[in-house]
Amino acid sequence: MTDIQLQPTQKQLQGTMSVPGDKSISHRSVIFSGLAEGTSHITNFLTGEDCLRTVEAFREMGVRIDQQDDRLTVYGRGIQGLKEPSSPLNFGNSGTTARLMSGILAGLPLFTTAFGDASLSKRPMDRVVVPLKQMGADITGRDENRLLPLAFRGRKLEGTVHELTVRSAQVKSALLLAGMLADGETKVVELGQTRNHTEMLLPEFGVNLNVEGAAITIEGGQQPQASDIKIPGDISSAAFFIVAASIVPGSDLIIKDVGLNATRDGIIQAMKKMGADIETDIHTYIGREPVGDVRVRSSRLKALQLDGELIPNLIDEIPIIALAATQAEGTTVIKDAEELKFKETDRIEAVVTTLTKLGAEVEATEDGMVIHGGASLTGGSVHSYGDHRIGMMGAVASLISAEPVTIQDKDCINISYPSFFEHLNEVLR
Ligand SMILES: O=C(O)C1=C[C@@H](OP(=O)(O)O)[C@@H](O)[C@H](O)C1
Ligand SMILES: C=C(OP(=O)(O)O)C(=O)O
Repeated sequence: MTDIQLQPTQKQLQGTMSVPGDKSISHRSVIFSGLAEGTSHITNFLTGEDCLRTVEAFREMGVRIDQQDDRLTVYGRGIQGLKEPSSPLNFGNSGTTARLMSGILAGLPLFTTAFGDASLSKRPMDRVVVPLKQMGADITGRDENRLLPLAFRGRKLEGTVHELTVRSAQVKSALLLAGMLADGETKVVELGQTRNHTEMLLPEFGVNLNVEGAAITIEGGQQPQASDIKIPGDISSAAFFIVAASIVPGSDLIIKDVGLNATRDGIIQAMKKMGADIETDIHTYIGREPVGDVRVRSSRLKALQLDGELIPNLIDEIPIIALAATQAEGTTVIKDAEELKFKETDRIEAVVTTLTKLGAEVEATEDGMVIHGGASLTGGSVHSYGDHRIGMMGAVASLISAEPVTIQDKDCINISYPSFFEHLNEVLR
């Protein structure tokens, strides 16, 4: 486990940068092209550890995938061409791989076992196992089928109507993929809007689905066809730089080609409500995904209340928004965010402990936190908790801390943003 000590700096964030490809879309691009017939080319693929777990899973199922830097060529042989893996699939730290692959493994005529690292092994899998069983899936796992490792005796599933009880794009996507492999029609009714990349990208592979309000319907027995995909920059990675440029006085930063899908732009909405100086300009669509540049200039921030429908739209950005809130005028309240407890670590506890250690005043609540603004961060030594987003939050905090900030176990940042420190150094001037 490697630590990093970040010295206080007088520098500002200046110039133009790009962030790596979107993690959610990268996972989906490999999954859909791995199931497809024909050869797909993927560019600007996120080569973070999580997405490489999805690549490995398909290689284990016999799909040839060539990688050159951030370009992948996936030689799909169709759903029927997938072979049974001879050893257990390792999903590492990746919740998205575990949930989306579960939907597929349940519905293929293969026997598969899958496991994850210590963090993933604690995260709930019953949210996909229970509804998949309603479609006829044969899945067993630890703690009454709630936890990894899981074993899938894949079989033909029956289309069903699912009324979701969690706001989760991973659960929605797992059930839509299972529905694509099943007999008949599958309908997923969301509890609230979550990221819609599955719905946006599947049609690019020739798969039809019908979206009507909160209900998404997919007809079973569809075979995806190869497609060439370019991945937009990840707004969840850009978030660290959006907040950094907002809170480091004198900053003026442009982040190019960021995915600005309306189900993912909550960070921009929230920061603007806090008084951040942010301009966005959608200049292209990659497939159906809007892409644009984001310009951020430092500004005085004010507190806000974050809750309800906006939460799923910025769920992964809450740690870095909490850091911004320590610098705002007034008290920020975050509610309806109990899902944070089921991420790579309990992110309510991790954010509160980390920001408190760095000198801020933050309290945990049942479903979120209360952050008192106007804090002068002191610096100190904090743990990443093996959670990439907590590690990057600590690194951004160092930019406004009086003393050095040490981040213990910084390597987890490679999960979603392997070039994070390099990019940070490049824009600090
Ligand atoms: O579908 C996806 O790609 C993701 C959905 C979210 O998880 P949940 O579906 O558990 O909310 C998010 O936190 C995760 O980083 C990626
Ligand atoms: C929660 C996250 O990812 P996953 O669920 O795929 O592990 C994340 O990237 O913040």
